[in-house]
Amino acid sequence: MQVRTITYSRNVFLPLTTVCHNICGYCSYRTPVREGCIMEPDAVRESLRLGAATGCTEALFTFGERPGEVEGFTPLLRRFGYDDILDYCYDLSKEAIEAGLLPHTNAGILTSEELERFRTVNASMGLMLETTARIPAHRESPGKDPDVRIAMIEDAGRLKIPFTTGLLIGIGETEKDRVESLETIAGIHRRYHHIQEVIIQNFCPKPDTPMGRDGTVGKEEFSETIRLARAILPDDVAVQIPPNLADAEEFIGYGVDDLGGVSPVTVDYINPEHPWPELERLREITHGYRLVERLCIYPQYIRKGWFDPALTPLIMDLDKQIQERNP
Ligand SMILES: O=c1nc2n(C[C@H](O)[C@H](O)[C@H](O)CO)c3cc(O)ccc3cc-2c(=O)[nH]1
Ligand SMILES: C[C@H]1O[C@@H](n2cnc3c(N)ncnc32)[C@H](O)[C@@H]1O
Ligand code: MET
Ligand code: SF4
Repeated sequence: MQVRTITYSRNVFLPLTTVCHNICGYCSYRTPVREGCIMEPDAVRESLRLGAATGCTEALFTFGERPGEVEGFTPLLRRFGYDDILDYCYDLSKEAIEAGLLPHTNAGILTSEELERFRTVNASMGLMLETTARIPAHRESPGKDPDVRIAMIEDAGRLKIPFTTGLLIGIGETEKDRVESLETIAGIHRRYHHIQEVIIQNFCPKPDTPMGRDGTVGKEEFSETIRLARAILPDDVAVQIPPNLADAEEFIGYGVDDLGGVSPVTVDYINPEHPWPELERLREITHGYRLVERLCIYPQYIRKGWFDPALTPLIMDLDKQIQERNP
């Protein structure tokens, strides 16, 4: 019998800004405009350098959505010579490539024009659908309107951008909503064929948020959701769980294909209380499976050539490097 393969990617997490125009009830990442709310260019460069030196292949730019709409943000950003966080991210993506890392950006909602521009400097991009349900946690988050999220994921599909999306589990959605969310993603993929992976992420309560005292999803419900995801999503879409949030060892058998990005040099800025496992631990978690490193762009999208020609040398070089590392 063939052993199943479980993949993961080595990344550095670059939280360019904690300022965000949404106010999600579960999020402790977001902060007001204040000193230090923007990651300085030199700090980004240092992470890129460290990441490249420790064998990382991905620069994960994940940050607040449309921070420029928050009063006082733009004057702070101008100190670094930019009017728009996306221009800053674009230039840093180029620096990431020069440093030898493939950019993957999740900046929340982007327009089709913005996506088209980022495609030239990103090997893949992402946006969590979270859920198709309209829930109280998203009452103050216009960017979490499911129709808006679906429209952006479709735009990325039309632009042939290899894409990561996912569900946040335990934020007030029902099991029926989870099925609907998964069927929605499956439907989008059948039309555009660009969804490489779907993250099934469990909500982790943060003390100083409105949902700080809410319960988390039980183990049975979580494993059932993984099973549902594997059953509903097309075979060429990977099911990812973050190994620092869920007890991956316990859930891996329910249809998990991927453990996402783990970083040897940065914390998970969204869930800083949950450290990433060491590679040794990943090997234990995936005992009985074949653990294989991947890039942020999955092999089938490399083969199809779904990336900007400017990225060709780096993708080929990193692909060779991970193949040499994969036993
Ligand atoms: O596309 C996304 N990728 C996210 N990823 C990235 C993902 O694990 C990898 O970068 C992808 O698998 C790349 O293909 C995260 C990785 C972390 O380590 C921590 C949090 C996230 C969150 C997201 C996310 O919201 N969207
Ligand atoms: C980057 C992604 O992090 C997720 N996210 C935001 N807050 C939390 C939390 N408290 N627990 C788990 N995941 C969270 C959202 O799904 C977002 O899209
Ligand atoms: N703010 C974006 C979103 O929630 C990116 C991830 S959270 C920092 O979609
Ligand atoms: S989860 Fe993302 S969109 Fe929601 S408040 Fe936090 S940073 Fe903003």
